[in-house]
Amino acid sequence: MNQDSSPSDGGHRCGFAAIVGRPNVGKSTLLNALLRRKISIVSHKPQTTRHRILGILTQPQAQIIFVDTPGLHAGARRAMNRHMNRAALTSLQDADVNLFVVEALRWTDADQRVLDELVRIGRPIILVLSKVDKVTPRARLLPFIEEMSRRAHFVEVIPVSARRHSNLDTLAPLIARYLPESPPHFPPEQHTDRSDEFQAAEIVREKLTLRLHQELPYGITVGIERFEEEEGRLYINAVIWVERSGQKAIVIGQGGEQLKETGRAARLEMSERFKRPVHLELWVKVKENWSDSEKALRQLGYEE
Ligand SMILES: Nc1nc2c(ncn2[C@@H]2O[C@H](COP(=O)(O)OP(=O)(O)OP(=O)(O)O)[C@@H](O)[C@H]2O)c(=O)[nH]1
Repeated sequence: MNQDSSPSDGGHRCGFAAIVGRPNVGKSTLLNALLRRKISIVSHKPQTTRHRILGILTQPQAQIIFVDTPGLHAGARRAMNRHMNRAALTSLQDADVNLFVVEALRWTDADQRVLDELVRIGRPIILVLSKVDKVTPRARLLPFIEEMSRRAHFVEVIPVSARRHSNLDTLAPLIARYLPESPPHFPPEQHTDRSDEFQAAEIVREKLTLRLHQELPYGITVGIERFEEEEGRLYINAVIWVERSGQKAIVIGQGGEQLKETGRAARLEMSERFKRPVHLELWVKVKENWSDSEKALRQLGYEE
């Protein structure tokens, strides 16, 4: 881990950068844009990201291993939220540098709580102002940046728009300056440490989230029961777990239409991601109050 937070030039660098911020500030979109591929699922609903996800960016002079943290939750009563908080805090402590993502011109109590945590942890913090495409004229950012600089010491401040890919080429080398000198940890062709099964489950969850919008039951998760290749074709069976039978009806939809469309969209993306034809079967099953129960969480793979 890099004990020296001052940047310097030199040999190849490699280390961990955690992406942190309150829910919905654009962390997953930023990670995907930096890596120029979809690693983490994105939706307009807060709390989409549940897992610690590594995205790996390999450049000639540096390899940056990104950790996409679930948003920190206040008053973590449910087991799921407690799990998410633990995962987020571990990511921050283990990082060489923390990217604190704040939506440009929006400062809330939730942002302050994340900042308090970051300051307490004491790793170097890069302030990333997200969604600047929404700010016109750009000069409105200046007083906001000044205000932010009074709140804490940031080693760098950088405005970006993940949606327009603006300033991302500047961000990567900035991050690299705060990583220790080290050879790469991963081969250059590897972009994530997540298994294909995990990615398949995330794709199903994303398609459901996009289709169901506000109707999406919070307690929903996807498990992969079969992931096999036969004669160049992938056979994937996935179970969508819901908490109550009423939610099952929502996920399936009238005449099964909702589930059919979810499956179709997921299958298309999987074929593209895994570069071969995919045969996908989806089931919806009820597991009562799973997100409240530590045991059920472990069964579904949420314990690390
Ligand atoms: N205009 C604009 N919208 C953005 C940008 N980046 C993200 N968004 C939108 O903001 C919303 C939240 O984005 P996410 O990337 O899922 O946010 P997150 O911080 O990972 O959210 P959690 O998973 O809840 O922690 C989505 O609707 C995105 O499309 C951006 O650069 N510009």
